Amino acid sequence: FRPIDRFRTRHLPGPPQLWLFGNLLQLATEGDYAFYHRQHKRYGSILKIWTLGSAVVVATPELCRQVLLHSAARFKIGNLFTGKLAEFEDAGILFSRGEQARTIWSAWHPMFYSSTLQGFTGLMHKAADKAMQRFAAAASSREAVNAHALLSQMTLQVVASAAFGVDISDPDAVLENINGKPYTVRQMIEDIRMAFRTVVDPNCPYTRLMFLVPFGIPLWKWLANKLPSQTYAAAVDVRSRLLPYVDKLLKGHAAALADQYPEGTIKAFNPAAAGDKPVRRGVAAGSFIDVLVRTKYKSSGAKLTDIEISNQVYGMLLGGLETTANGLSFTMWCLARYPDKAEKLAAEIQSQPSDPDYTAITEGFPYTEAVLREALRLYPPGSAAIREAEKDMNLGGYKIAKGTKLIASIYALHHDESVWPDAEAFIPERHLSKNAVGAPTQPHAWLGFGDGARNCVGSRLAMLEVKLALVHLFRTHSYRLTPGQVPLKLQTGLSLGPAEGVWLTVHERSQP
Ligand code: HEM
Repeated sequence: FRPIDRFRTRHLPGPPQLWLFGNLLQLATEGDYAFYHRQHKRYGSILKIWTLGSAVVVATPELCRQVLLHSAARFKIGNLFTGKLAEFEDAGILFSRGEQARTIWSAWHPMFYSSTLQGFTGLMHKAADKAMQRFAAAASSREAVNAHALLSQMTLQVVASAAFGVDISDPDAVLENINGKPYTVRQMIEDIRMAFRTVVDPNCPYTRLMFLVPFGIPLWKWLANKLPSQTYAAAVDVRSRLLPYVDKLLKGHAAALADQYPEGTIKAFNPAAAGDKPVRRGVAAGSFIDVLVRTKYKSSGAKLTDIEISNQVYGMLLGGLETTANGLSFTMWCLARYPDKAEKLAAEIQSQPSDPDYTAITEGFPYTEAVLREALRLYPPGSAAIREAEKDMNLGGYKIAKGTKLIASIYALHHDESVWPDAEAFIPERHLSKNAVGAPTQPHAWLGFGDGARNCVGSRLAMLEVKLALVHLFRTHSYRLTPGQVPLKLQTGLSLGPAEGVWLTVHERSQP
């Protein structure tokens, strides 16, 4: 199967591949992050594996950079969906290329300009404060709480209010009725998480068949739809609730426009930008959709299609919720596990005013930022970054042919003892100075948000939100892990996350 693929990478070292399954079974049982890490220890910095076809995996700062800077395209991972759902999955930012990617980026980027983020800071304070109230309630009741669940409510609240102007701060609020049943915020969080996991699910037998025997894809799709596996049924099920909600957001936006503006004129919702001029920079609450509906292809002047727009709305909810909640939950786990570091963090936070503005957060709090970077080093929610070689290249002394799938194993790089001394230890100080104990031995060793043209578009929003959340959470309270969570059990999908949440007891800090 795929003999050309296998032939192309025949000269690279790598683990044995089963005839029919390649390394797919190991990847499915071990998780890609752990599998790549183990193989790198054995075969070195560059190796081949066989999963979605043949792929080359690298894990040194230099090779990762070469891979990520070399190409602006990811290889497309197929899916089992048919009809409108297939069209919908193909319209996402993640796997778009060429002009489609550039056009979609032009709609995403204004969300993350400094001027826009500055405008979001108030929303983030509000969401973090709400999260803090929930943690404080747990302190009073002395019950353990799942930080991952509480923080997911916060990250969804931030992205929904920032991008769409929708208030979903109450997890039990009913968003709409689907088939006569109330659809709540809590359920939507679960659905988004499941949607993330089921983009490509190696546990689904049809997905495995799709990768193993790609020329049979029409048959696998047909079978998956006629005799759905449990995971494929779940993938379709969550989308059957999420997509109508996305539609509702779009319709709500169109109705609001019709209400506020005379026919044919579209202006941003940003009240600060009121006036006759169209807004060019900066997006205020509720206006990601405005930017989307105004975005055009440069070459043809065509607008984004309805499906492209609706996928970006859905992508914003997915991107904004899952990776950030995972990153913040990992940080809480690390701080609860290493109380001396949590005390240092709290001291920094208490030394600053309680309501820091955008500039104070982004430019200040160096120890808080170091804590985040260290948590994202140990547990990177984006544990691998994928690309496709755009032309023939030389990688680590090997010739790599155009079209080869390339994987930068961020997790393996972040855990490499030759790059990060005492790699398994949580040492935030190593990010503060080049000469600090544990500082990386090579430049570009931290890849928490990827690199190159396809790095994380939301990284600045994520850093702002997560830093600000810690400022709220650690000023007045401290956190302890409940027993049985060391080591932390991990779960992979499109993003690395805690498998069973992060359970904490919450304690009021005695005032200094
Ligand atoms: C702590 C939080 C986050 C982490 C650790 C993270 C990590 C990553 C990583 C590693 C990548 C792949 C980069 C590459 O291939 O070089 C990525 C891509 C992406 N992220 Fe994030 N991310 C986070 C938060 C966010 C947020 C808040 C959003 C949006 C609101 C977002 C939206 C995206 C999008 C759309 C892409 C694909 C970009 C493209 O293909 O051009 N992420 N992220």
